[in-house]
Amino acid sequence: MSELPTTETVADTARAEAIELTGEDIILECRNLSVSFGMDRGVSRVLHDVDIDIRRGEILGIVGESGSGKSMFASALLNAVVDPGRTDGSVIYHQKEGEPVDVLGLEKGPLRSLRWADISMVFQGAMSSFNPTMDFREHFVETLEAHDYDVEKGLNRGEELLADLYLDPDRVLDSYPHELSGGMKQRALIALALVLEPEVLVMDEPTAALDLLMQRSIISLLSDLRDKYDLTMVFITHDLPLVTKLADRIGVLYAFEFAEIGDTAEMIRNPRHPYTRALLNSTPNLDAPLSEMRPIAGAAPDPVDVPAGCPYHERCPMATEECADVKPPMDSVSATHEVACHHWPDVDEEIPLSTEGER
Ligand SMILES: Nc1ncnc2c1ncn2[C@@H]1O[C@H](COP(=O)(O)OP(=O)(O)OP(=O)(O)O)[C@@H](O)[C@H]1O
Repeated sequence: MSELPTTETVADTARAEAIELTGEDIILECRNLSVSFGMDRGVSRVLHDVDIDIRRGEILGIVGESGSGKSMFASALLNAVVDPGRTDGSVIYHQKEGEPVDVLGLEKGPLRSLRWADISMVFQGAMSSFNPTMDFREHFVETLEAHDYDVEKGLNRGEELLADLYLDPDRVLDSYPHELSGGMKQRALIALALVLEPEVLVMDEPTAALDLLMQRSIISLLSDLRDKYDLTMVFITHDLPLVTKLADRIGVLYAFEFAEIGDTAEMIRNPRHPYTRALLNSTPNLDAPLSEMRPIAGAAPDPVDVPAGCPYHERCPMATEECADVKPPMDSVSATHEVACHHWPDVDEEIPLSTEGER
């Protein structure tokens, strides 16, 4: 007699069917994901009805100018928005084995464990959060003990991760934070974030404080780590040239929502949103450092007062009355590329890419 299927096998079968149907294995499914803060002058909507599926094993780059909502998106993915922020919508985590997890509905305890053991995050500026009185071994042990993880096994994994990141494990574990350079500390932080074997690593500006050479070497190490440990990565940055070197797919955030999402090659060769074009045109070529990017004319919208219609219309050279009145829905450019713009088919003539020949 055949055994009854368990909930886990039912969930696994459902996942397998979904993969077969769509050809995609989704690990994080965000729907109407929004973050807001009540302010004296009104409600500040700092992430606005974001829909995105993050695929298992991909490196998703998120770019946008300062204040566009990148950090809010990262925090919302882990249900880690600071008080008194309010997160609405849903984030469903499809584990490799087991039932889907409603991340925004988790109680404190399971959420704490999910944040390290399933979806781990390297926060912006986290390098300065190391305790100066503890060496790195103590940092690893503290994290492992806090999550009831086998310390010896965890330290072995930590050593392997440090070596993967081209660090001398013994030297690093015996060092105090002030004894390591910025690049070494950032790599140690990435190793620490991966010590509990998460499936997803979310990184918010992980290389912003580092020099160009170190940035480039870290992104190449991240790509190796993804392959070795079957990780899914979300890499958040305002450095468009850098993210094109790492990401499989890029999402451009403008005014707290995605303006365009697509495979990296399509986003570079065939960007359809006027804002993505402005971003690309503001960099001399994709090998130039971020410091050579020119600012885009106009100011980013205030989250308390985002313009009606297309949020970019006030800065957009192609804007029409329709853009001021009607918010453009996400439209498919191809099976792997979508854009929120009323005029995307005409963007080639209106906003030529200035660096096309060099990309
Ligand atoms: N604690 C908070 N309370 C209210 N508003 C906040 C808070 N933290 C951030 N914001 C606002 O949320 C919006 C989005 O901020 P976020 O930090 O996500 O932007 P970002 O794209 O990550 O920018 P940066 O590249 O500068 O880090 C901004 O307008 C910011 O001022």
